Amino acid sequence: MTAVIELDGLGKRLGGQTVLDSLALDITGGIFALLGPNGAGKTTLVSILSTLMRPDSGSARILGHDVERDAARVRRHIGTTGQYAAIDEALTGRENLVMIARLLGLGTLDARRRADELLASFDLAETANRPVAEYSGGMRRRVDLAASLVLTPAVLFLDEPTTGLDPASRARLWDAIAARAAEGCCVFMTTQMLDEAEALADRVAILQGGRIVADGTVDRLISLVGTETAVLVDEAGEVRRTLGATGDAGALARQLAGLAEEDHRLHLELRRPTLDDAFLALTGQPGRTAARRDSREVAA
Ligand SMILES: Nc1ncnc2c1ncn2[C@@H]1O[C@H](COP(=O)(O)OP(=O)(O)OP(=O)(O)O)[C@@H](O)[C@H]1O
Repeated sequence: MTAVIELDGLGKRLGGQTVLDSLALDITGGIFALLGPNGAGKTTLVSILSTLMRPDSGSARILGHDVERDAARVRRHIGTTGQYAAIDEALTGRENLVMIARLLGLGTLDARRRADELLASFDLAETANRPVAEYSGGMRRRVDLAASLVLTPAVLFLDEPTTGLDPASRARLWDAIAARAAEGCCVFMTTQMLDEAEALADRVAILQGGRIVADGTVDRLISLVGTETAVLVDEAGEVRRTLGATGDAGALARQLAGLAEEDHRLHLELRRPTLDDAFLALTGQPGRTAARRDSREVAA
């Protein structure tokens, strides 16, 4: 399959330090999430891929077009937030989106229809007729995100798209991103939120110290740090016995058969390592999540 995004030995130094160290990557489609701690180089990579910054070494291609030599062609295929720095504060949210849609070639009626759809999906319908100058920071951010989705580009770059959004707006944006991907748009997003990567991404890579330290599906990354463990927990969810890895059914059966009578009231839980565990193991730093995932539970 032809790569939509291809990195080959891509390097970048900033402020005397190596920020991106000879990165190689092929992305063929779907939603790709780049995870990494603060300062890992995520924004730098997105800036290079969206032609806002030049690499120092190596190359990057979008749909076969080199981001340095064919920057104009690359720009025709990509969407990115912040690209409409021209959002006019004096115009209303609706007027801005209609204007951008018209600039992108939509007819008047289609532009209005698209603006209204986006205003509704970003919960801006009620404030659509107020000037952007009166919007809060979160509302401006949502207008900017809506602007990046006026057309569905072949490749959409989203740099920490949900930072600063409330949970409802965040959920709406997740839906909007998934909808674009379902239409065939390749989404390259950065995030520090592990649950965001887990909810959305077909593939996740962890960037640290300028290098990709892990790359694959969420399940693959989790499998790098171990398998499910069976534990017995009490009513309060406290682990009272650790039975061992679920891969050894015989050993588990023997342990269950040997349980003391009073332990029969405990619950058997299968504890799967989470993406948090994988992130911690791979980067040495705890990841951030907005919500924690549940382990599967059955009664003992
Ligand atoms: N213009 C610049 N001059 C010097 N150093 C820079 C510049 N821009 C970024 N850096 C440094 O490069 C490194 C990577 O920054 P970058 O913004 O790409 O990281 P990030 O992974 O996006 O971080 P965050 O999650 O905090 O946004 C950081 O150490 C940062 O201080």
